[in-house]
Amino acid sequence: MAFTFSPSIRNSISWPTMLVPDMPDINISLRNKGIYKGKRNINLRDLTKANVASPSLPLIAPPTPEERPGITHDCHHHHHVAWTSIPQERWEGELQVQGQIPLWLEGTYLRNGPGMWHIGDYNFRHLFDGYATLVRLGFRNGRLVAGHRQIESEAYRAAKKNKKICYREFSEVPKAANFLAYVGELASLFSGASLTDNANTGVVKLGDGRVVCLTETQKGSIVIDPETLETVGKFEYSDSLGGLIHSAHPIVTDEEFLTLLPDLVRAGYLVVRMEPGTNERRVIGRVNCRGGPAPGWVHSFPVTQHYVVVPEMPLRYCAQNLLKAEPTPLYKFEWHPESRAFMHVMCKTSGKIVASVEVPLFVTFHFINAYEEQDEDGRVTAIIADCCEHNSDTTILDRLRLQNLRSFNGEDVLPDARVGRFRIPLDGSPYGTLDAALEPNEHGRGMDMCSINPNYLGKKYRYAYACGAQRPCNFPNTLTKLDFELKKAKNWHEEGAVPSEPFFVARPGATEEDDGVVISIVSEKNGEGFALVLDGSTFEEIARAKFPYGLPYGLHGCWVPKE
Ligand SMILES: CC(=O)/C=C/C=C(C)/C=C/C1=C(C)CCCC1(C)C
Ligand SMILES: CC(/C=C/C=O)=C\C=C\C=O
Ligand SMILES: [Fe+2]
Repeated sequence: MAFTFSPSIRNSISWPTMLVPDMPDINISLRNKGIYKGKRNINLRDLTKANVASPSLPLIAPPTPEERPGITHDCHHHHHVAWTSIPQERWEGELQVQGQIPLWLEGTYLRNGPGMWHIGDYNFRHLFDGYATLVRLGFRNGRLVAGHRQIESEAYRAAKKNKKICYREFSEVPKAANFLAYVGELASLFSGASLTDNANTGVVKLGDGRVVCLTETQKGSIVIDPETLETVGKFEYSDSLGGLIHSAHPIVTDEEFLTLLPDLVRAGYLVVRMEPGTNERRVIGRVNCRGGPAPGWVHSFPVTQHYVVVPEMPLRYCAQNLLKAEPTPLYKFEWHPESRAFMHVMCKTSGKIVASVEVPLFVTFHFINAYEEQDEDGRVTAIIADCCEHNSDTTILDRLRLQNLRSFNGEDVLPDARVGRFRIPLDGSPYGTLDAALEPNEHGRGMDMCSINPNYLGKKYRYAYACGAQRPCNFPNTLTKLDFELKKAKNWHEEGAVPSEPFFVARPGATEEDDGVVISIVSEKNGEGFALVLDGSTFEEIARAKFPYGLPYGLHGCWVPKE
């Protein structure tokens, strides 16, 4: 029989949904006890040994009543647990599984995201400002050991030590004590020293097995141990390409790591590649921007089998905004419709640009996938690239301010989004097209946080998984399976729940694209939270497992298969 929580812990699961006044620094560190260090294969027996007590206890105590989501500073509000800081630095324990986890699902799902949005009594402004919280779901023999841990970035450690923000986050800047200090700030901004290394966005497993957490700043690349979630250290790029920022979503396979380095001085992008086992990025080629004085924001980009697609979005980085101490409406960016929008296609091997077309204006964080369209003779005629597209409206950035997320009053305020499908012709014509890949009402006109079967990366594909909307809502609140062939979506929804990115894991040996499971972590309206496993094909629930505490929202995940 699988582990169960002791009665007191189980009873404590129905905590009220309230906010944390201040996160106590409870760091129950096993680091020096050598229990997990260096261990790759976690074994349930070892875990219980580590716990010393009985196997029916979690490995690290769940939050005590004081540590649980409690009263916030604006104490009349009970915020959704999705937007409430994680109540303690770390936890680990076995979860009781309802339903059946397939026995083939052996490995670790990791999810990264900004889970801590305050320091002392100062509350952060934006979802993307939070200090990184890693969550882990370890699947073995149908059982599930879960945990979370804060990433020990320099920015997080400095904030804890000094009880204030010390580095520039997405929207937050350290307060300069006086003008001279601000001048110092400016200097450190140019050198990049004041930028955050808070790796709160994604997590990837490199071909050589190293697991790296990432954000938009290059210095925010941090190696972690997927078993213990311990911060191993900085991922240092050994090349001399320089630059301060990169795409938050590199394309990572067992063979390579591809990313884009925006060039803010000479508006453009370097397309770079890194081999497994190295820390050295090599330039494949360069794209010069066609519009605007600065490159468009490249949170992500797509690839096909032979090409890298470089999007040039009219939401562009803005050097002035980077220097400003006070937030601007679009943070570090600016919307330049007059600068127009472009898609560039670069050959992965030669670095040659094979197409550069103007496309309709667009706003996206996340590309879903791309592939090469072929005619009957097998000639590549166009590139098809799909993304979660916010109807070329930047309002979504503001909607992700914590105050907005926390103040849902039943009003339908989530801006419409769709699956935007670009067609980029390769016959030299100057324009590409952008249309909805399916009727957006299929998924409630909400669309973000996507995943695909990784075996279909860069290839013609039929299915994607993402978050859609069941309205009224202020944030995507459904898990949705998109079928691009039938142009249909199937939606999973529970009232008041906020599910994170549905992450697809293929069944080893599968031949069907949707043969696998979809993993998500759900934050519930009542302050609780659970891990959810859906069947990739039927999109029906096959298992869920409650956490002993509610979880904050998280962004992106990855799968580390059992060795
Ligand atoms: C979490 C997420 O999706 C995005 C996070 C973005 C961050 C942390 C952006 C940081 C930046 C700076 C601190 C200054 C330079 C520009 C920019 C990359 C936006
Ligand atoms: C959570 C999100 C957008 C939701 C809107 O519908 C975007 C996250 C971006 C960073 O990873
Ligand atoms: Fe992202």
